[in-house]
Amino acid sequence: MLRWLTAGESHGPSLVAILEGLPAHVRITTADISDALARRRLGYGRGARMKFEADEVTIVGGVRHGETMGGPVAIQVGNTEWPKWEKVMSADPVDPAELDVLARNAALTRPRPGHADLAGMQKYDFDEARPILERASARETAARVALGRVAAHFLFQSVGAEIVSHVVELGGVPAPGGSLPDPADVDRLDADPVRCLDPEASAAMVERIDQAHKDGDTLGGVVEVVVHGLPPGLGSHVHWDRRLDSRLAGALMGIQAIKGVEVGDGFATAATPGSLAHDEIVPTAEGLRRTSGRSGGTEGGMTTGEILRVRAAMKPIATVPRALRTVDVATGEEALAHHQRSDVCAVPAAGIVAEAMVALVLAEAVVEKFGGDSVRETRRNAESYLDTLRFR
Ligand SMILES: Cc1cc2nc3c(=O)[nH]c(=O)nc-3n(C[C@H](O)[C@H](O)[C@H](O)COP(=O)(O)O)c2cc1C
Ligand SMILES: C=C(O[C@@H]1CC(C(=O)O)=C[C@@H](OP(=O)(O)O)[C@H]1O)C(=O)O
Repeated sequence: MLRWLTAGESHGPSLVAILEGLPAHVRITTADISDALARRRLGYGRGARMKFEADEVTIVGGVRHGETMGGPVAIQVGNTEWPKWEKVMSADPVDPAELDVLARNAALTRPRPGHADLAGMQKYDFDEARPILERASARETAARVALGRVAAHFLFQSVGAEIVSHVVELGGVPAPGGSLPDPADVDRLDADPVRCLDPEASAAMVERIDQAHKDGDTLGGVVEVVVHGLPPGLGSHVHWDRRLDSRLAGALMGIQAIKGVEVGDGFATAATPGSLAHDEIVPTAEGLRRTSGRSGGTEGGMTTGEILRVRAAMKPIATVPRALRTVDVATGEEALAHHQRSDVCAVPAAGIVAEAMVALVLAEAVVEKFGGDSVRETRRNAESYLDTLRFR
């Protein structure tokens, strides 16, 4: 069983993350994790915070000399902004006189439509949004991306699977369909301002972000995660909560602002006759293969051994500069939602977070299917399974 948890607030001293259940000998270093976090900061349209804040990674447990030891892997991601927030976010009580003079401690009583503010204040009995937005914030995704990199290393080192994501739509601008990225495209994608494969679509997306910025507006979009090299048979058809597609959908929907998930051609297949909706099976020199990838690489809640392909739709950022109508809960009067700063668009970053979530789900499925207390054992078990497959 693979278990993982994150803790920490957006403006707290650090985020912490723990991953338990990985075999020993997964090769991973602080630099690998820092690299994953740097990729999450990329993307045209993100706010000022991405520029002046840095992610300070410390592996505090589970890894020795660049390899996991089999125990929980614990990672700390320090917020370099912490000194500015030390009083506002202090874990211990602070003299109210010291807080009253701090502008950044002003009570946030005008909840933002589209964010967690109002429902969170109601549920957790707070008069203002600070204690809610601190944990609802997608700052937390830095911790998931840190764990996702460890999971991705395990996937590659055990079964040879590799994950890549790209932006397929942004602010209503689609990328042309038909081409899927492979691992060799990662550097090119990371160098693109919106992580889109098509240069023309990328330029149009950047223009769309500039326009939204001018208009005081925000944007959403769609990311696609593609996984190469998975064996068939991860997940299971036997129970709903063991289905891999259900687990992937839950994990992707668990990312802040993701409002829709599609596996393969998902929604389009609903309007397609069966004769054109499925992936026919043919014998080839490499074994049984599919003539197309419409299913997105799962059937019956299991991987088919073909390319896995899932999409996640992100709604526009909730902190709209041309602020939306709300109510000041301190007075009951109509008001405009609070707005200090925010991203215009974080779709490229959401793709990196989606890669991490997919990596964690797949790592769990690999541990489940092949077990092993060392990567070598997991790999041996996977190879032996592949060798003995009756229908390849
Ligand atoms: C990478 C990333 C960055 C985000 N940046 C912002 C932001 O700057 N401002 C904002 O209001 N929402 C931002 N969001 C979205 C909010 O975190 C999200 O809307 C909020 O937590 C409410 O959750 P829900 O949208 O799932 O209902 C971001 C989301 C992601 C994935
Ligand atoms: C800090 C990150 O993203 C933040 C996610 C976020 C939100 O509401 O989700 C709001 C913004 O924070 P702030 O309101 O402090 O500017 C983003 O910068 C990050 O991704 O590391």
